[in-house]
Amino acid sequence: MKQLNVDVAVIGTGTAGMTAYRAAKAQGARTVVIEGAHYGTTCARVGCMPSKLLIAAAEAAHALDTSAPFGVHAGEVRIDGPAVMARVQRERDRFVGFVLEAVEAIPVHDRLQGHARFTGPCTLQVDDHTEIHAGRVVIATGSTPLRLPQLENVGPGIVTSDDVFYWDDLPASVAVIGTGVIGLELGQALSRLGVRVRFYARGGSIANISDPEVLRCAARVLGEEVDIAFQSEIVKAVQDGDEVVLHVRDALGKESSERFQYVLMAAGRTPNVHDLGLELTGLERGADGIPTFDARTMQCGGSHIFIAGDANNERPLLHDAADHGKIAGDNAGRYPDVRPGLRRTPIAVAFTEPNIATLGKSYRALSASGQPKFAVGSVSFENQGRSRVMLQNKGMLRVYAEYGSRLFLGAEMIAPRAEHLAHLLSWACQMRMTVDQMLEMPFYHPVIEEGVRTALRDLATNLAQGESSTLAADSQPGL
Ligand SMILES: Cc1cc2nc3c(=O)[nH]c(=O)nc-3n(C[C@H](O)[C@H](O)[C@H](O)COP(=O)(O)OP(=O)(O)OC[C@H]3O[C@@H](n4cnc5c(N)ncnc54)[C@H](O)[C@@H]3O)c2cc1C
Ligand SMILES: NC(=O)c1ccc[n+]([C@@H]2O[C@H](COP(=O)([O-])OP(=O)(O)OC[C@H]3O[C@@H](n4cnc5c(N)ncnc54)[C@H](O)[C@@H]3O)[C@@H](O)[C@H]2O)c1
Repeated sequence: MKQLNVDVAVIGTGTAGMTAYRAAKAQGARTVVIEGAHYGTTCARVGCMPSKLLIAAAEAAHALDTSAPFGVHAGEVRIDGPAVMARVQRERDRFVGFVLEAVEAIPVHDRLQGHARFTGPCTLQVDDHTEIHAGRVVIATGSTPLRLPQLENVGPGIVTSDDVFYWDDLPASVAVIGTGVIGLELGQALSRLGVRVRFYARGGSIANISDPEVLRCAARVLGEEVDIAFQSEIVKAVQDGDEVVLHVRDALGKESSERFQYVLMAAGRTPNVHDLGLELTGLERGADGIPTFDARTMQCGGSHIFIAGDANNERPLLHDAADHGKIAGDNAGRYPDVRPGLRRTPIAVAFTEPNIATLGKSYRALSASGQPKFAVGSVSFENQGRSRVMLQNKGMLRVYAEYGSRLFLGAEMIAPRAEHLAHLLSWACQMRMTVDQMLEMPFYHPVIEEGVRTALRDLATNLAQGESSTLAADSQPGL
């Protein structure tokens, strides 16, 4: 077996791993990256980019479908499934191509292919060809779609988001298991592209909304467009020719079955930490198998091992994977001089329509026992001027602030173009602005941001009324 001695070994060439590699190299450390599967990153190959490409096609179809109230009639809409998927794949391959160019730029002797496993705290084995002695290790192994045991070994009709972007044509029907971000983004897009879609949700959650008012609004708004069976338990599935018969139990215990071309498992993702030999590292691990780590330094305990990106499940999002990777790579490179890196205000956007977004402190975190009471302001977009002009007047925004300091703390929303509102608000949050300072900022007319101003004015009024006026309902954590 080939032997290799390096300062830093990075496991995984996703966004976190590539960033960690560059950061460790910049510190002057002899660094290698190890990839067990394809180069190209989850984001570009089967994540952020292809999903947004599918959503873009769906938005085009939806614009035609909903143009009549403006007096604009598009005629008969025809969706060419193979053409939709061909564009998704063509553009996806372009994005993957840029990542592959970045991989090619890494010197060959710094790149290893094969599955890496710890054989001791400072040793890794890559397949059965190389043993690496590494002074420091960055685990950047990403995550994998969760597979429900009831849907194992059923047949080709059971798919995950890893499969969808390789379809040659749009299917006739899809059952989506889960109303998290992946399920909602893909399910709504497929539905807008003419696919018969039914969502099955285990409970009542929607994306990562924790505010009960926003959640209620989201369930209503999305439920007007797509078919969601909340409180459903997946019993089993049977492949029958080209279709899957899905058996589901509802909240009353009644079992029913329905046929679909595909069943899309979108029930969450599992960090790839279970086949790494972590038991040989001596690291303390949580119930989920993830090593205990410091989210400011990415260091696992006081050790020479760092963990970044989806693998640590802290915030499994692209920009956080890049931030994690930078911090982990910097620290692995300069170890033992470990320093806290830049962490930004949390922000998450689900590209459903309306968009769903959360930022800063969540309603659930603010409502946790022992936390001080907080003030809430809200706005409905139903009568918001610009949203109504565009016939996108659906959704609501709730904003949170601290009594006394009047600091803006966070927000949750389902709102038209919430991707932009969430950025505006997360910048204010990171700048530690008070609600009054935010209201001193310019608001153009007529824009959706005027809705943000309405919510902030409501928040200012509620702050002025003081803690005693906090409603009991506002102190309940979300579902
Ligand atoms: C459908 C979908 C849509 C998404 N949309 C968005 C979005 O719009 N915005 C957003 O912010 N985020 C989005 N995400 C999340 C985002 O893609 C991830 O958070 C991000 O890509 C994680 O990067 P990573 O580097 O941690 O992991 P990855 O890019 O998955 O990289 C991990 C790498 O490690 C390799 N590996 C694993 N184990 C080993 C081993 N033992 N040895 C060697 N190599 C190994 C894997 O093969 C892989 O190449 C989406 C995800 C999905 C699935
Ligand atoms: N726009 C974005 O930023 C974006 C898009 C896609 C994915 N992502 C990232 O990927 C992560 C994973 O997304 P996801 O949608 O797979 O996970 P998720 O955690 O967001 O949602 C999982 C859903 O599956 C449901 N579920 C779990 N177990 C179930 C079961 N046994 N039966 C039925 N339903 C079940 C949950 O109740 C939830 O609705 C997200 O947390 C996010 O970080 C981000």
